Amino acid sequence: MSAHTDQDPDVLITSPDPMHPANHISELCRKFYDLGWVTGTGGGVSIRKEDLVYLAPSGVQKEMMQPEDMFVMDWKTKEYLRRPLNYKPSACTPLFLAAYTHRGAGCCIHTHSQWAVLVTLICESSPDWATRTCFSIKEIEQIKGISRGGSGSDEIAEGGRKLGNLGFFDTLRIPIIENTAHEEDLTGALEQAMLAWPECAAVLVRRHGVYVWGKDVGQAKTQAESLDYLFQLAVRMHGMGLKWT
Ligand SMILES: CSC[C@@H](O)[C@@H](O)C(=O)COP(=O)(O)O
Ligand SMILES: [Zn+2]
Repeated sequence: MSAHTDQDPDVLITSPDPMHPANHISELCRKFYDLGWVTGTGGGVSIRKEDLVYLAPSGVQKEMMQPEDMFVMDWKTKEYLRRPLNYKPSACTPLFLAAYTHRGAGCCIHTHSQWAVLVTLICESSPDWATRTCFSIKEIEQIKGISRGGSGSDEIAEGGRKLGNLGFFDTLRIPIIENTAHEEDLTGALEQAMLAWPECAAVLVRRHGVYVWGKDVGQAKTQAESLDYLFQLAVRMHGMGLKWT
């Protein structure tokens, strides 16, 4: 039995600490809304802290979310320790759990950024299967913001390089899976992509968005920012007739 089951469930989401996951998810969603990442109820964020997984409700205005709207799951038993009445947990839940299971992640971010969607559309038009199913880019400084596998060490080596991260001359590869009618039906393809591409820090979903994870919130957020930068750059390069690989 979980150590948390005898508690008042509201204890799990009540804290004055802005870094408490229930407060942090609400704050991140407001930031991501301003970036166009979680617009019109799409996209979302989940945090796993020790044996607790924090999840937002489904179909709500993500920028209006409050800590008391949060679902809390026991990571080991997968039981909900807190379920707000009148809400269902995010449809992204099994995809967030895949990042925790297969990458040991502590946070997973799903964006509906138009740059992510556009990159998948440009790749879709390629006659070459490898290019159609994987976004790859190299020799752009921002690639160094991405760790191998997404939740790698960000220990700093001499010279300021993050040890677990890609270097300027490495190729960043993000697999692209096809969209499905329902978010949860993406789970199998997302898991397969994570296993087939052990170095990938994210998975793009064609005509939909991207899932990005990190060992903690800071790493997931900075990687989502670096990737969005690279997607935007690639789209702009394409528009100018420049090749991004
Ligand atoms: C604009 S609706 C988008 C949803 O179907 C889904 O893609 C999504 O990202 C958010 O799902 P949700 O269940 O609201 O967390
Ligand atoms: Zn989505």
